[in-house]
Amino acid sequence: MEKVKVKNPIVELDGDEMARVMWKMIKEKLILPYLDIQLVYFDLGIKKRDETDDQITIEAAKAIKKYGVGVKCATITPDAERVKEYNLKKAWKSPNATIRAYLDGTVFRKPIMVKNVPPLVKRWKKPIIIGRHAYGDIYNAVEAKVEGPAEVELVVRNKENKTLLVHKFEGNGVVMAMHNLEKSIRSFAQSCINYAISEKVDIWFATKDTISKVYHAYFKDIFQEEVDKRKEELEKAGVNYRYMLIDDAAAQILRSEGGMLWACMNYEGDIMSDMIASGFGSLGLMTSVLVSPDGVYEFEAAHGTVRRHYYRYLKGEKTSTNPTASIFAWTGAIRKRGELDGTPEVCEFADKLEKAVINTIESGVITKDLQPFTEPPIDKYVTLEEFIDEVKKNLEKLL
Ligand SMILES: NC(=O)C1=CN([C@@H]2O[C@H](COP(=O)(O)OP(=O)(O)OC[C@H]3O[C@@H](n4cnc5c(N)ncnc54)[C@H](OP(=O)(O)O)[C@@H]3O)[C@@H](O)[C@H]2O)C=CC1
Ligand SMILES: O=C(O)CCC(=O)C(=O)O
Ligand SMILES: [Mn+2]
Repeated sequence: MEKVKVKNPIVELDGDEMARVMWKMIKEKLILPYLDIQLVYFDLGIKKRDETDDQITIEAAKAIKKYGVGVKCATITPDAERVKEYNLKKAWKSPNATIRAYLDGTVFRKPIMVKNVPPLVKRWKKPIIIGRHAYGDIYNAVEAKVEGPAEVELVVRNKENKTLLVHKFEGNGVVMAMHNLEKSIRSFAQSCINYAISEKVDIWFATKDTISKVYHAYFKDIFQEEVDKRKEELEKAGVNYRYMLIDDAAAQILRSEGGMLWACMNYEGDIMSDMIASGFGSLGLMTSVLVSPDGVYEFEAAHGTVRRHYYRYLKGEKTSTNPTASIFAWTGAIRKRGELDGTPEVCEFADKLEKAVINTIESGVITKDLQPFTEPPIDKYVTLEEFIDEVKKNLEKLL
């Protein structure tokens, strides 16, 4: 079979643990045998980041900006425990935070729905898409332990020269300062509006502006201004905009039928995307794409490195990890590359690979995470490798 030629390169960011094991299998079995593609490869595995003092992450972000399309495997963000485990020089920053801060933009996360895994929340009929602001907040915060007694102030040096008292500490404590940018929040709102108009879904946006009367209210006001600017277009597309408090939104979403874009600030989006993914069946069924304001795209799975499975894999166990979201990261990147290059045959390959995955699950060949939720019930599940081999068989039927 002749390979499909991909005109321009895709930037590939390798990762860690079980996600890395899946990544290699996907690439070797489902991508490289069928595509003639140049991959600009960066190893973002924790050892390489440590070796390069994390410079490789910056280089990878620059390459995504240069080539326009990237695909990323999940990576470890080290904490104190990981520093010991991998004997690291330090607890490096999250590579996701670094890349997202560099590219800016919005992360859209959409669950993959399959017929034989109905959502755990019975009322959910349509996908709930998370639009997660990708810049700032706790991901680019400055924080410190405070040895008391101490006085902590926030100083703003500009025309006004403001000094705000954070707290007078009598004993020990902790402090954090976060920031965000008007430009980035505006482009987040604009990306969400563009997405909602193109997909004809309502927009829900929620913060806690009753408590955070400046920070959260800033997001609320800017979002509203951007919505007001596009009022006619939104009306024409039949897209409604709803603003709510975040706790209200969390409760309402469970009682809804789905089918909306839920725009979230960075931290809320991180949490809610995993909850929504699980509610639709599994973290292994949640896609994720970063859309930057300059038209640059980074595709990934929403889940992490699946650490618990990796330790079992290291002991020689054949795990039943779900590679669907990682496969869809590849297909998302391949389809986008085809769209940007004007090569429909490349997009067609991506469509067929996605179809092969859905056909595999709907034919009853599933990984363990889906098994408790299948309807009609399926009592058997396969290993990661068996699942990928079945996808390959189904893909070959479609090619
Ligand atoms: N985008 C990224 O790069 C991200 C990286 N991380 C990093 O990942 C590492 C591990 O984080 P962790 O908290 O374990 O989060 P994970 O999302 O990796 O996994 C949490 C649990 O969810 C289930 N799960 C997740 N993905 C799958 C899948 N594809 N198939 C089957 N089950 C799945 C597993 O549950 P069970 O064990 O019950 O089977 C798993 O143990 C951390 O070091 C963290 O820094 C975390 C999030 C995102
Ligand atoms: O970068 C990280 O450490 C976590 C990222 C994450 O959880 C996510 O992208 O949802
Ligand atoms: Mn997360």
